[in-house]
Amino acid sequence: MTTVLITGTRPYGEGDPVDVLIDDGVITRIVPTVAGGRDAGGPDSAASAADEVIEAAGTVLLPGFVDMHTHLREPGREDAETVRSGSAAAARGGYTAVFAMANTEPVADTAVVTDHVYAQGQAVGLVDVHPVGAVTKGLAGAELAEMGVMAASSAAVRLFSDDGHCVADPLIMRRALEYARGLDVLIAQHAEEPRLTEGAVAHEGPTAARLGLAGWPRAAEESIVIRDALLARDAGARVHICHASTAGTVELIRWAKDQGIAITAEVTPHHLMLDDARLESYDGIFRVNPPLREESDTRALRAALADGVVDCVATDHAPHAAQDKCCEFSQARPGMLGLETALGVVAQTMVAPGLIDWRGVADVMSVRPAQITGLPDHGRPIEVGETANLTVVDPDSAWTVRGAELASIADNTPYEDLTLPARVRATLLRGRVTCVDGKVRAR
Ligand SMILES: NC(=O)N[C@@H](CC(=O)O)C(=O)O
Ligand SMILES: [Zn+2]
Ligand SMILES: [Zn+2]
Repeated sequence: MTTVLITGTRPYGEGDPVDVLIDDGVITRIVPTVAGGRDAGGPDSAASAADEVIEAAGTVLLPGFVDMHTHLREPGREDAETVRSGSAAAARGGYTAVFAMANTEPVADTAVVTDHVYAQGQAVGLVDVHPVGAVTKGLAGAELAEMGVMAASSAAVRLFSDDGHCVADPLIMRRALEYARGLDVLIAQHAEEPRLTEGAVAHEGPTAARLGLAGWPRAAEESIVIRDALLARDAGARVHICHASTAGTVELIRWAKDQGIAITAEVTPHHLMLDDARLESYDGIFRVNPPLREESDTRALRAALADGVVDCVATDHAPHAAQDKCCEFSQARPGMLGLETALGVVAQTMVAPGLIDWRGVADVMSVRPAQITGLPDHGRPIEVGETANLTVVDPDSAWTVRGAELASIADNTPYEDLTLPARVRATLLRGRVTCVDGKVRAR
């Protein structure tokens, strides 16, 4: 049994500073911070009982972040990331739960693989690693994977996705949605009509035309978004759209929600901040699927996240080894790191311009993703009696991103040398401090 005391923090950045006492993984006391320091609290002071004190004046206390979309690369590409290194990145980024995508080698299309990833995550103990199961065998899009077996396994898989690939065949997608409804699990779609993206490496628009890069039209995404909304409607199923990247996708999701269709969507930090002007350098670091779009799309995505049409932020953390990124643009593997920079990017793109406040950050990075994925102990209110899955954020601590200093094995961050306005001070998983001031505490 350990007790941790966080002093001088403001839950959601609201009200007067409080001291939060955590005992055996549960929030047991929230009391106003006494001016002049905790010693002024007298013999009854919570500090006198705490095993560890995190001095957190000036910070914002949020529920631990939940990432619906992470690539941990284990098994198969441990030269880019492992469950251990990715868990460290997650803890440093303020995450208490991540969903590890199924496009590993071998693919997570059986309970053997999903249970392995789950057990590794538990053994590391820095963040709850929930394996995502594949929708189709080998991500090949032809035959459904044994979703029911994975759902009933010890990892209790509740999110299924062929991410990296689209479930392109409408009949397979329809069956998958019907099956998912019966199992009460969620399908997350990587919306990309493959016939429209053959050879595509960049957003189809003036920049790609000028640079001579093969274009990926917005319609490749949007046509699948609306198709899957209609399939979900008819199946009475839920569907989740991965990495929404266009203004048109926002309008289609808005329409579908207005119809009462059970559709949800995520946006990545990089699609909120970056546009295809970055491609001028031909630096493979900026290659990602779906591609960086235009400034008008980033603006629409920010507005949609603020008004709730897009439900949440998901990192699509996609580590790649140096040799897979430092090469000709069209040969570079798509994907970027995201776990450690997500909070800073959201602070810059959403909080700084006043689109959302810190409660809004809690909603889009914790509460909504926990609801969508059905995690009972995450994204909970900061109240006495609740499980202490918490992130302490320093809202005024600018830092400069250096890929080499991140916990991931790979260093493919698109934010190299960029200064972000906010950072994570500490992360607590069920009351255990998993990271403080960037130092990860392995069990
Ligand atoms: N986003 C990417 O560009 N890449 C992802 C796959 C994916 O999310 O589609 C990856 O696994 O590297
Ligand atoms: Zn994807
Ligand atoms: Zn992905």
